[in-house]
Amino acid sequence: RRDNDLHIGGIFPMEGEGGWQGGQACMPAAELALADVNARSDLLSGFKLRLHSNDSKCEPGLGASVMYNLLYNPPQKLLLLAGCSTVCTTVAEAAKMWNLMVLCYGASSPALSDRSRFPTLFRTHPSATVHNPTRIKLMQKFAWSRIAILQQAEEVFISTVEDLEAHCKKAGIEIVTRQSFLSDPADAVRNLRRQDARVIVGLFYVVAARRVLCEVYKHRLYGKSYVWFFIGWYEDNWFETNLEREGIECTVEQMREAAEGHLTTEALMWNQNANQTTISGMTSEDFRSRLNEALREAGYDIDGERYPEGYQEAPLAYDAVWSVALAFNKTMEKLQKSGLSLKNFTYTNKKIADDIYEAINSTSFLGVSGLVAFSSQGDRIALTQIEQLTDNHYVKLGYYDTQADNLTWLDRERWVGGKVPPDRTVVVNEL
Ligand SMILES: CC1(C)CO[C@@H](CC(=O)O)CN1
Repeated sequence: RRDNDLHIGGIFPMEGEGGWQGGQACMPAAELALADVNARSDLLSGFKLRLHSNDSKCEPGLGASVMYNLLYNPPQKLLLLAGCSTVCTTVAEAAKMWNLMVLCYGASSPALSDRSRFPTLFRTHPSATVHNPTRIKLMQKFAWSRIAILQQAEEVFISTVEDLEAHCKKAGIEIVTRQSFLSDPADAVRNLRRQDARVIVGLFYVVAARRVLCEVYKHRLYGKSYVWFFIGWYEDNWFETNLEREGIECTVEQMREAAEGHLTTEALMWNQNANQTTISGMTSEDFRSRLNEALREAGYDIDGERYPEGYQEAPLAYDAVWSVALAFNKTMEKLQKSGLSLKNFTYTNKKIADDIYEAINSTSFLGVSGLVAFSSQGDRIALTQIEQLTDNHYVKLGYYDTQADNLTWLDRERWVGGKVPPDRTVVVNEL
């Protein structure tokens, strides 16, 4: 084994029943980045980054065993890349015992924003809580100070709602009711009507979202007097597909009618300024072309719109490898001053681990996913995008930069009743 190699472990969810198989696009993206950083003569002073990848199937147990194999088999690893919230939770909680940094490119769980449990975790994937300041900003813009929450009983949504409630309290926004359901939303939706909820934030996975929408149709909780906030990372025609297969009783037309006008929020994962050159020399559209080519070679029918899972998050994996390369580069420069290099790292060497931590913590570069920087909790700082479903397709309404509290608004919103729906029943006093 050449001794100018710097080895890192890669844990990718490639297949499996539950969870997110985003490794399908994220591993090829990481490999593109590996080739790019190793081609740069000005990075890593002659060393090459080597990625040792394994499949976690998005299962924490398998992820743990893959991690042990990476750590107990030579060569020694310097850092771990991982995806899926469940796997990142397990890997990041254990990795500190080996003084290893963990960089997660596909983990949205708010629970991971916890330095006491995950002291060496960083993620290029934003936490699900990144939506909340955007939701608050929109409520303030449209003078909605009375809202309701409908959520699926899943850990990621439970902790996102707790964060949303804290934001609402700070902003003086009243939550008239918080309804949750395991898999059947019927009762929860019925209770929304009882509480006269008008502005409703919905937090659930896409299969549950279809069931919610059909219940919304049945209870007529849509149209000119209602506003729904849905999550923006469902596939574009999510409310029309799989209706038979999932036993949805509503027709496509009824689903479209109930869905008309809803708002969505999502974190931006592809740099919006398509002709802005990033640190790799590529624009995000150049990256898209190269990724598509790599995926075609891997056998995906990209031109037939058959994208692998994780395509949306691929820039996060590409930029994660750049984050590692830049941090190692910074650490190498620092270590050289004392005649050391990253080859001196061992799993018990906390000093070098702290140097690597400091280098990652101060990351700041323009990647294909936008500006890459981390909060003190290791969370990705990201922009969000707001869309509205109008005439059956999503229209971009604007972007929000939470750090700068800057809302870029395109004035494209349209309301079914021709004006902004009020957040409560408005009593008109007869003069
Ligand atoms: C936006 C989404 C789909 C949220 O879940 C992430 C996976 C996870 O958090 O386990 C991947 N990206």
